[in-house]
Amino acid sequence: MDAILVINAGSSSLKFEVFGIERGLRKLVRGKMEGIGTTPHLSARDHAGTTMIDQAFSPSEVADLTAATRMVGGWLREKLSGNLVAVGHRVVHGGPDYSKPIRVDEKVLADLERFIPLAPLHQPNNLAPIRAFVEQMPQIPQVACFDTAFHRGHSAVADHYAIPEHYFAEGVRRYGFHGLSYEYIASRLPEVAPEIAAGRVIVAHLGSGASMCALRDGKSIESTLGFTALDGLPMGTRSGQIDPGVVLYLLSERGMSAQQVQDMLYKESGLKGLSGVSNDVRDLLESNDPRAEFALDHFVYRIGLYAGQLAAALGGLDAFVFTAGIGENSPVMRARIAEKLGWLGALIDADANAAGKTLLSQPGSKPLLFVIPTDEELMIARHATEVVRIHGLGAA
Ligand SMILES: Nc1ncnc2c1ncn2[C@@H]1O[C@H](COP(=O)(O)OP(=O)(O)O)[C@@H](O)[C@H]1O
Ligand SMILES: CC(=O)OP(=O)(O)O
Ligand SMILES: [Mg+2]
Repeated sequence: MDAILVINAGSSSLKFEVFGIERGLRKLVRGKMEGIGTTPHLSARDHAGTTMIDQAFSPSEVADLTAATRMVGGWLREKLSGNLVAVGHRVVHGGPDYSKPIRVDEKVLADLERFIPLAPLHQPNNLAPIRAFVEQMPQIPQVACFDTAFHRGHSAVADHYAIPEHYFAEGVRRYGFHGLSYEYIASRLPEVAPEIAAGRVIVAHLGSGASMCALRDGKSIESTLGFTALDGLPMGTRSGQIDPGVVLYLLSERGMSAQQVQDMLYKESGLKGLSGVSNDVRDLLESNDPRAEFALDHFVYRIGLYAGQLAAALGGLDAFVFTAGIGENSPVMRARIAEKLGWLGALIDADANAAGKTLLSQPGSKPLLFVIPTDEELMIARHATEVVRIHGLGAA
């Protein structure tokens, strides 16, 4: 059977999924290498949920993403018999020119490396496995799928910063991220919620990285993320929106270097920075430290503020969709956020919320409230299959 491998590389983990191509895409294996460089651990399950591997490694065996890619690649080669026709990769930043999935060659790779400063937590890690696979298996197409691509239809008004115009042409513009997740949710809406699929919908992707997207007729018209994945909502360790004057002050008056400010905004801020307890919402919910509660209050407050902004961009709101780690798994956070949407007319159904039902709102609520689990890997597999088909490389 032809197969597609999907790689979603994060800051310290490498998630992977193998799909068989047989009358559509069939999930075969799902796994991850976590704790890269510190406490590496490889785990994977087959389509039935049976554990295929659950093994710890020493930090020297899996010191970085390239080593993790080699380890995962070797394990997959041993375990899988299918005919690999492509590898699909999540690449966070596509810049102004990459607006759809593309087969990666040396030129594309060199172009994408230019965006490393615009996504320092993600882009280097997205590109390392591509480079490793290009070297290990040059005959297999590597397909890059961009987090920015789904947002490229935004209006010029939405995507501009009010700075001298030439910067826009030079690529300083609002891109938006988590596009593979939003594209997947948009593809699910006609099945899950046909009554609002063509309407005005806010999707809240709340994971370690968090953003919200305004969908009209299934297309993105606005995102809380901008030039980089630092904008908008506070995240696990990222500040979210901040007055640029703060950055100028830290550089000019506090003598911090650009690198120190970057590290502070990307790695020491958000829920972690505010609480001093953890970047993980689960820890904050369990903590008795008042700063943990404060960080959650701030997170919920900002989600409410942005819901207002995005509802204004849409000219009203028909539905609000929760997704990603926090949105999919935390009834408590969903209830707190839904309360902030009360002024718009949202009414959450406590039982449906506790039970994790897809439709969370009471009858008569407008907007309707939903939880839809996201699937970035499936979206990437769909794109990779399409690219391979276009290139006539043998996939069904
Ligand atoms: N049951 C839960 N309750 C609250 N938060 C949760 C729960 N499960 C996961 N999370 C949150 O989800 C985050 C991870 O989300 P995920 O979408 O997997 O993010 P990423 O892909 O960016 O790593 C964790 O940091 C954690 O805060
Ligand atoms: C773009 C981004 O923030 O991604 P993640 O949520 O995976 O960190
Ligand atoms: Mg993610």
